Amino acid sequence: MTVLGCIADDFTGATDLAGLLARSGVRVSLRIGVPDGPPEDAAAFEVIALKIRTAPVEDAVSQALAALDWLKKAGAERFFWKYCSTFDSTDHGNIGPVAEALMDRIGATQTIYCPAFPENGRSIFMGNLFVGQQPLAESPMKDHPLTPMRDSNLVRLLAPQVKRDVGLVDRLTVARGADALRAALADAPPHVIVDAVADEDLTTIATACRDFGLMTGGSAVAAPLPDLYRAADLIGDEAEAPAPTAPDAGAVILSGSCSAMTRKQVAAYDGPKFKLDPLTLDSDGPQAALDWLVAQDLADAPLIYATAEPDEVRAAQDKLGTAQAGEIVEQALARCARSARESGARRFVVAGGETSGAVTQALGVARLEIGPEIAPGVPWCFATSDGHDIAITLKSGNFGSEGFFAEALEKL
Ligand SMILES: Nc1ncnc2c1ncn2[C@@H]1O[C@H](COP(=O)(O)OP(=O)(O)O)[C@@H](O)[C@H]1O
Ligand SMILES: O=C(O)[C@@H](O)C(=O)COP(=O)(O)O
Repeated sequence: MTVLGCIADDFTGATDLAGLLARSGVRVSLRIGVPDGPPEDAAAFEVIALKIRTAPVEDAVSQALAALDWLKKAGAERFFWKYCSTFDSTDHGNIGPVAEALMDRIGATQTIYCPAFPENGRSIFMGNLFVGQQPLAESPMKDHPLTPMRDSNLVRLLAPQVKRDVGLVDRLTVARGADALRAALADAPPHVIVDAVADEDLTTIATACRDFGLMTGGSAVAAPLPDLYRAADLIGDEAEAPAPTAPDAGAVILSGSCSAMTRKQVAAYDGPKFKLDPLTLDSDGPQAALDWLVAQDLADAPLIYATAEPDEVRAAQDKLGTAQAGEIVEQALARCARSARESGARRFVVAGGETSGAVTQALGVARLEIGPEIAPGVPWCFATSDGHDIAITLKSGNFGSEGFFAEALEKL
């Protein structure tokens, strides 16, 4: 039976959350989209990956509510709403409207918001979110194409997204421990931003909010929950993860992320590489890439990437339109994923949130079991694709170190 039901607003974010929950040894199951049928073989920790970060608000809310209803049927009474550790959203949503709709549906009168992820450099102090040493609005997130973050203050960012009041419990209170935090929450409004600068703060927050009907945040504030549930006998041995067997076969790396960290990872990769150009794809299609791929030895883990510097991306977007350029690249990488599988690839390394959506869809992956973590927030996952056991990892644009691709392959 499911103890914690989680809803993530994108695919890489979902594997990030699932990976952090799985650190404590519990079985975590990730579903791509709301499953059609009733819950079967539900794990103690279920994560539903949606693609609603930038969807119209009504769509995002209705998909999140459908996910909630499915998780309730799986037995969950506690829920977690996962969004980006950089609070990617606009004045309209979707962080606030989804949280408010989930609260209303489960009858929760208060929830907390904590996107802090200290291991990946995201911290919150006095309600202000930092990315490394930079305030959010001075970080590269200020130029995000869809959700440019131009304010660093989470109270101000959330307020226009919700109907009810927003408050803050700051680090000075969190540092005094779970009882002090509980007392502060008792006097706080329905939506509460909670500061956290270190993992100990996250444990304090998870302890104080363990029995909330709904918690919201990045992945890191959920990470202490399995151990807290174990200590409270809310989960038993059946929640432990079975030892997964990694398929031992060829690998392919597919990168459609143009984030700063992915650009370094592509540059640092020593194996065979093929660069996709959106303009060539538009005129000639992906055949050249498919021909190159089929000639590769999958034991060498070939990399196909569209990853490019911002000026190249802009040039392609100016000629093709932003959505069309993205779509062409995603479809090409999706075709490459299928072709690699037909050639025997059983290990897939994918970089980029949207790219991960396109590749998992092309591979027909519906459910993932979570395996070993490669880097903070990036686990290997195990699934079946067209009847084959595969291992796949979905990397957020800004996660992982420069050697991520090689590290991922060494980890299995
Ligand atoms: N060279 C390029 N020119 C234009 N768009 C590109 C290029 N390379 C990738 N893209 C598109 O940019 C988007 C990157 O988003 P995503 O995969 O979510 O990465 P991230 O997680 O880093 O944001 C995708 O839609 C991808 O198809
Ligand atoms: O919380 C995070 O930072 C990640 O889990 C995440 O959601 C990143 O999104 P993308 O960079 O768009 O993959």
